[in-house]
Amino acid sequence: MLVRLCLRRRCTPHYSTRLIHSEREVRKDPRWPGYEVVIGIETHAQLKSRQKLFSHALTSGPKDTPNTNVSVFDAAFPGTLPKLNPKCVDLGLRASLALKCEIQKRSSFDRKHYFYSDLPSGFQITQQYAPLATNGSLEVHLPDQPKSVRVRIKQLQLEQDTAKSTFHPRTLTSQIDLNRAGTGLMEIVSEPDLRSPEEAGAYVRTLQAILRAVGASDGNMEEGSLRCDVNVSVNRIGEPFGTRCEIKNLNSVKFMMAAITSEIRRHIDILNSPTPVVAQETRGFDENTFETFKLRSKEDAPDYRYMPDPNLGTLLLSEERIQVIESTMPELPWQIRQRLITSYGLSERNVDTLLKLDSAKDVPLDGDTTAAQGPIQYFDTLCEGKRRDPKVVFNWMAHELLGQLTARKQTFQNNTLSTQQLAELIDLVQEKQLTGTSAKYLLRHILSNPNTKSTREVAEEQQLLSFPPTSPPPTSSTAGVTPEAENEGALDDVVLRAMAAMPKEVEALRAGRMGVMNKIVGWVMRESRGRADAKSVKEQIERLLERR
Ligand SMILES: Nc1ncnc2c1ncn2[C@@H]1O[C@H](COP(=O)(O)OP(=O)(O)OP(=O)(O)O)[C@@H](O)[C@H]1O
Ligand SMILES: [Mg+2]
Ligand SMILES: [Mg+2]
Repeated sequence: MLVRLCLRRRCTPHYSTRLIHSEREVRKDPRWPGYEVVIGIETHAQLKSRQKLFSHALTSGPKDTPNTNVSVFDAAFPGTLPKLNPKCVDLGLRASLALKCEIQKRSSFDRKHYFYSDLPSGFQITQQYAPLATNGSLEVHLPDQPKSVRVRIKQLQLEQDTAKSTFHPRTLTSQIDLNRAGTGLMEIVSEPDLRSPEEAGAYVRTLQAILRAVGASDGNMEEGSLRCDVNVSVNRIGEPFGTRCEIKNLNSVKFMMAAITSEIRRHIDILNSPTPVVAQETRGFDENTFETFKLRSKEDAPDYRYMPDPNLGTLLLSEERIQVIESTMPELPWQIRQRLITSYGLSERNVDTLLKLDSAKDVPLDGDTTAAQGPIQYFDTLCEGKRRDPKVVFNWMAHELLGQLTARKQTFQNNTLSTQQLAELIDLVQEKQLTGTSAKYLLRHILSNPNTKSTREVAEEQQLLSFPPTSPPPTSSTAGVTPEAENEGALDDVVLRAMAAMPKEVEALRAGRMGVMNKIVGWVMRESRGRADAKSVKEQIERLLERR
């Protein structure tokens, strides 16, 4: 075992710290002129599995009563053995494929030893030496930046989560909740390819969206199912990478970006000082001062005494198993992005809006993504190929529908408006049978009174169908005419009434003072409750003036 250990230690890959600096593309930042910031992130994401990694106990949520989902193995009773949960492996594989990693057909588990009250067995089972997947990549898009940043993924490994300890300073006691002990996690380690707090934030958001899209994790930072350790170093431009400091356990993108900014400033202050030597440290982030603080230096770093777990064999993966997973992968956010831009001509900004909505959709446990009908599918259905103008569809969906939902404190997941109903509403507006104002009212009405009726039916019930855009010469009688002609007659009628009600304004118009036109149009719009088309009303007034 010793021999194996030594060999493995030597095999651990090195980072590109030794890259000759001229090979590196430097992204300059006016906030710290002359310096280059280098960031690498270790992300711990909870696997969206019903059961834990090595036991039958259920994975807990934040609302579960403490110490209720604990098997004897999770509590480290002597003689209990781990049994690898295949669902967790499948979820790890989904994430690995989405991150374009090379899946390792042979991987194994190691024990990482340390003593702390939240670790009942005194070691954590992880994949230190032979991880599940290696050498992946993730394209990160930053708003308002034309070029994306490619972040290499060094490895993805499966590991256990620890229990949760809560310290009470008043009584100087700690409470331990074993619900989390043994929950399946994946650690996703990036190469040091990020160059600013914003890039780091965008990386975590992109990763979060991808993990959610494939159902591997719900990536909820507030609830602790996605946590980051951030490594930051600073060097003078043209020089090799600086010494990294690792900031542990960041659980919000905002705090992560603040922690990086504070750390960059600290490194630069040291580099500008008479003793410009940054010490390698593990640091924490103080959410009150928005500054990082020292937890331990490299010299104090624990020796984890890694060893292969003797109770777990090699994890062997067949090509068939990988192919089955591959065949059930949904379209990934970056693939959706490309498709929406190239086939619908949407802007990056509009695509971002749809992708953000999509990443918030609820994916069921254990990664079954087939059931979830997300906003992208909703958008695709509305466009019907390109039968409807994608930009018009986007506007109705992202601005009007979402705006209404937000006003009701709802999300897209609460949407009761079917694609047929919204499609018909868009068509009625395009055909000028509904004015924009009436359509918005109708949308609000259907959302308040969810039903399965067609939009035209509800529009008729609510008397919202428009007066026609153009009008024939006035008729003496409307008896026996079609509904359209009746509408046309109705528009003439309102316009005539408006002119009769405002003789002074009509005189002004005849005298060429066109400024009063809006007053008459406004009267007609009010009288028709927004159903008339303002341009048609204006044209109709002009026609009637000419005739008299
Ligand atoms: N010079 C550097 N500047 C910033 N980040 C770096 C630098 N060199 C390496 N990194 C990043 O540090 C991280 C190292 O993570 P890794 O899991 O391999 O090791 P570790 O932090 O030593 O171990 P542990 O998992 O126990 O925390 C990676 O994300 C890598 O990109
Ligand atoms: Mg790590
Ligand atoms: Mg680390």
